[in-house]
Amino acid sequence: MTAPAPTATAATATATATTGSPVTAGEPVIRLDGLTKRFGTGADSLLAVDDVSFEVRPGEVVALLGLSGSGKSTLLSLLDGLQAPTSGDGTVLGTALARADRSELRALRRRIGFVFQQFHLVGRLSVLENVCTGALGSLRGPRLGLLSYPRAVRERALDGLEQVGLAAHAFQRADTLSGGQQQRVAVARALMQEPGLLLADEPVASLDPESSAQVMRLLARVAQERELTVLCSLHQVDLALSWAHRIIGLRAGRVVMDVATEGIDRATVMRLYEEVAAGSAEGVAAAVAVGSAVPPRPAAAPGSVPAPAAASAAFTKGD
Ligand SMILES: Nc1ncnc2c1ncn2[C@@H]1O[C@H](COP(=O)(O)OP(=O)(O)OP(=O)(O)O)[C@@H](O)[C@H]1O
Repeated sequence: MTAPAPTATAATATATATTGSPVTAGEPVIRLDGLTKRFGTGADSLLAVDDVSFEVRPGEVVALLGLSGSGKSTLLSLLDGLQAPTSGDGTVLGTALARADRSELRALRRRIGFVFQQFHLVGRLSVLENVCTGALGSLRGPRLGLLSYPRAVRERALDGLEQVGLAAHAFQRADTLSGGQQQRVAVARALMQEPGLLLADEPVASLDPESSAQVMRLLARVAQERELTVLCSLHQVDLALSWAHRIIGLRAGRVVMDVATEGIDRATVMRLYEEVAAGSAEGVAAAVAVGSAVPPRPAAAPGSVPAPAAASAAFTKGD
């Protein structure tokens, strides 16, 4: 199932940021303008994210592709306010990354759900309590034990587990679940934040193909149901083609591909991974450039599911 195009409702929704500017109707959720991150200084420094500019609109589901070391994780951590850009700027959910102070960045992180490759569940805690921890940002003081969470939070966490198909495992220790199940719990935990943006850093890298398809199908479904904007780094081109609206390809920290998935073929995307002779970034971009502009997607009619042929194959298996 390919995630349907962002809906008119999502595109016109108005959310108010707890800090920073309000996110107004139709505003991009992410707007990057020459965002750059350099590690180190002098001759040994490394340009991990190099002059990246793009926008992501409400409800868009975007896959971030690129070779290992191309800067995907660094870009995601910049968007989450975990690292400061070296130069350039970006606005995420109305917060300007380069100008925000620490409390504004903390507030931004509370509004961004983040799903990691390694799940980061607390293995000895129950599945339900792990999901409840997703609400910690909105609660005062530490919590110890499931019953220390307000009833409303516990109920919402159980609903979340229902959504990811794991309510029957609510009281099991988290470390007794399979990897795929643990990642679905991690998604439920991220959704407890009621995020305005979901970032995922290679969420299926350590899963088998079937579990990977389940997790990606889940992300596509919650994105659709909640009209949630998703930016997810991946190494699996087929999964990206199957569920994302759009692919952004990085090479040596630069955006060298920005295409809508509809109508694009696998071979074109695979050019992102071809050997490119060492040379200028422009040379790299030229080698993989494919219609760099992403055409505006038409708003999907409610309930409509545009489904490129590639979409169904990866998601035919049941839970
Ligand atoms: N904290 C850091 N200090 C120095 N260099 C770093 C740091 N974090 C990342 N890098 C470097 O920045 C470059 C981009 O790394 P990054 O992890 O963002 O790539 P990636 O595309 O996510 O790779 P992968 O697909 O393997 O996860 C790499 O050369 C990496 O070694």
